[in-house]
Amino acid sequence: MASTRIADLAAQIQENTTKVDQYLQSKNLPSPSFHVDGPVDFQIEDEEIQKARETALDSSLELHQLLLGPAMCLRPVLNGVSLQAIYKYDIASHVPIHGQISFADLGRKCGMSETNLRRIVRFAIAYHRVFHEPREGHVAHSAASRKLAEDADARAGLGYMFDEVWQSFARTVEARERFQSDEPTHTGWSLSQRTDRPVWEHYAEHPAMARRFAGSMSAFSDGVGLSPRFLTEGYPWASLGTATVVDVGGSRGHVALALAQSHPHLRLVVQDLPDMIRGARDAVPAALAPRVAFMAHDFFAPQPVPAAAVYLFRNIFHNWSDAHVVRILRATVPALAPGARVVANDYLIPEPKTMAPSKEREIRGMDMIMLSLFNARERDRADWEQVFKEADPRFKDVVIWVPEGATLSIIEAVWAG
Ligand SMILES: C[S@@+](CC[C@H](N)C(=O)[O-])C[C@H]1O[C@@H](n2cnc3c(N)ncnc32)[C@H](O)[C@@H]1O
Repeated sequence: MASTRIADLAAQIQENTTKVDQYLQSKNLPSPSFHVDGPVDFQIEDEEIQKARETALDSSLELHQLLLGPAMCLRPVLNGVSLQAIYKYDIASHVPIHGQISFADLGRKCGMSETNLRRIVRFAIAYHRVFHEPREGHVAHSAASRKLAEDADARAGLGYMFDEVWQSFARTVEARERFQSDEPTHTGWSLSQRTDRPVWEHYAEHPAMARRFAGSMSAFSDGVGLSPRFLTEGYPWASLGTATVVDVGGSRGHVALALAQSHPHLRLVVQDLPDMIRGARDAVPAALAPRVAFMAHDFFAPQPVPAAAVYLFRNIFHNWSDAHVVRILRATVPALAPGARVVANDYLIPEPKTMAPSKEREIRGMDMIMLSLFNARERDRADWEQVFKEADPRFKDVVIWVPEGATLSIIEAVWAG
């Protein structure tokens, strides 16, 4: 009998899952589980095994969709109510880490009716493996809900995702229709937040939202492929010698700290809007403090730190339309000495079908988020070359690295002066 796609996929899943399993066993690492004491992340450090994991994931996704069939794929359940409520009522923090609590008691603690709490938690169990129900009517933690209870950044990430991002999706087509504009004040996010201010100005007036955003950035950096280590290890920092790196839009410095930690010859200046960086220096470990400075700076204004070796923009340009990226680059120009590098650490849109499906999904997912939040976009190779060229033809030699396993690429342009 001829082989079929579903049989091939099942075989790929078997083969690659076995590789992952054997690796984990050989390293005495825990097997994947949602048990409350189970691992929340894989600790696979071998590239081949990481690839095997991705192949198993991609194959199981395709197999799942084939077995669902086209009609069912047109009816996805895109419902964030349960996770949004878990964030809003801080449900995870009210469940004992190694115990159980009845729906009735948990409802009282969270200020929710027992009936609604039960349906919200049971949806989260069924769809997300957040919580579990060890005996009928009683809630306990899974590894996923425990992460929420114990990690403030994970909670921030959930809140941001459902209070802001998910809300914006629902209004994006309406915003396109209504405004017919690429300005950052004309987005699904603007409609859902009922504001005519851009995201970052709105955050300046809503510091709790700004802090939640910074926490979620930190949480998402933990994702496989998003670790700052791909930047700290994936770019030739050592070749710069003793040098200053300006982390423009560096939030509260989590990437700058990783760079300072792994490259003792680098001096870091973190720039961001005043509300974002207020108090950030207090969290810098004493050993790094002499090499990490913070500075309030609006990146649309002329860059105030002259002659740095690198001006780093991590996860910045994808928040802005081409016209605004060009403005930001031009504002950097007055500070650039010949040979200075502008380095973006951002997504690179792949040529269709050149990337593992799950990676491509991640990038295309982010591209759609950028549309809904900012009227911005992810870029392919030609787009990157184009924005640098348009900003100033003295940006030369655009080079792009895609570190193995990384979600973000490293895009470098050298200032010819
Ligand atoms: C997506 S976050 C990226 C943060 C950090 N670079 C990272 O990779 O996690 C974008 C950052 O740009 C900052 N930002 C937005 N508008 C800015 C402006 N006009 N000047 C300086 N920073 C700005 C935000 O406050 C935020 O910290």
